[in-house]
Amino acid sequence: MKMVPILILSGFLGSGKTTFLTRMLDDCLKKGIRPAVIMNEVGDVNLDGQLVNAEVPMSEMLSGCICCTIRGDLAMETRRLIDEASPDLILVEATGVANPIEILDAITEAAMLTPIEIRAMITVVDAAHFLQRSRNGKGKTYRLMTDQIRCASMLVLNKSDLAGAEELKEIRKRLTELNPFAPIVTTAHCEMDEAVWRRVLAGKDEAGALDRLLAGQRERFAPDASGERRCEHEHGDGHSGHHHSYDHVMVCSHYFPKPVDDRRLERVMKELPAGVYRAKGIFTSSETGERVMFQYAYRQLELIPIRPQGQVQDVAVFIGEHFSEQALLGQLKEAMKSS
Ligand SMILES: Nc1nc2c(ncn2[C@@H]2O[C@H](COP(=O)(O)OP(=O)(O)OP(=O)(O)O)[C@@H](O)[C@H]2O)c(=O)[nH]1
Repeated sequence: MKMVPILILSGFLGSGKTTFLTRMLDDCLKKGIRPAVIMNEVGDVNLDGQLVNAEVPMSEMLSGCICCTIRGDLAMETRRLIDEASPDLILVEATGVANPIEILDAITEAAMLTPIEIRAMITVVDAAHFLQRSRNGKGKTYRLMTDQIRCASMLVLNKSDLAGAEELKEIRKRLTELNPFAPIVTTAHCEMDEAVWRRVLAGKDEAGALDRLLAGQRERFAPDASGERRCEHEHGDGHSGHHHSYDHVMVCSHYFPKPVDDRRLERVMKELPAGVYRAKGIFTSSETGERVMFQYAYRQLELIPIRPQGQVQDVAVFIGEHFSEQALLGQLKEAMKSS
């Protein structure tokens, strides 16, 4: 039976996974390779899917994480993609808050039911954000970031345009301490040489980083003396029950009832509470009547004119921690009142 290779994209929120994905898809299509995509979002809308070439078969897994809450659907979605599109390669974009070990476990479970094999686990790192968190060195978000880095067969050190040469040196050193086996590719907007793309596609991994990950994972899957499969999941504060790696992350959405003034939206974005580290959305500009996608990650805002594929409502999604959802949505509604 032909095994379909799977490439998993991991990395914290806003690090550049979708940017990597769209570049990789373009590269595959140019080379005559037929890719398919599984996109996972913690929120109930998949805006990043709008950036994916309409030719590429895609499965959207929303409102949960494939590593835990909607893990059971992964095998079914993979099977469906293979049956309907017989792709040469499947790219899985995990949510930015997915626990990487559990993604591996989820895909291994799916592999018991579908002819797939993991070719690479690529973690995209936002240079400046990682440096800032690692200098502080604590907190759930930093721990999740380090787990994503440890659990990679390749590291893409992205957003190098937003860090200085000395900072990049410091980051590379920290990355190597966390994961000595994964090669590090430094990029801006995930741009890479042709030779690197070829290596990624071929799953070239001389230091055996993927084998090490899979060996650890086989151990987790091996039944113990009682015949039970060992459970590696984190459990919250001593109580039973699964503790999702994104328990501390909040997601809230706001549907825009009418067109939005671009400048007002920009102002709201500039004044977002510090706890909101990621926001994205689509709106209709009251100035031009055109649809616009916005992407906000760590104080950087990008507005991209877009022609949505299919029916997409005007919506904004905010992701972060320790912010008041009520206050944020109130502020947004107030600012939009006279748009
Ligand atoms: N300055 C800069 N911006 C970048 C770079 N790579 C990506 N971005 C921008 O950062 C934002 C987030 O990028 P995405 O590719 O959507 O990040 P992501 O990891 O898919 O985000 P989530 O899916 O929300 O976790 C977008 O506005 C990108 O255009 C980079 O190298 N430099």
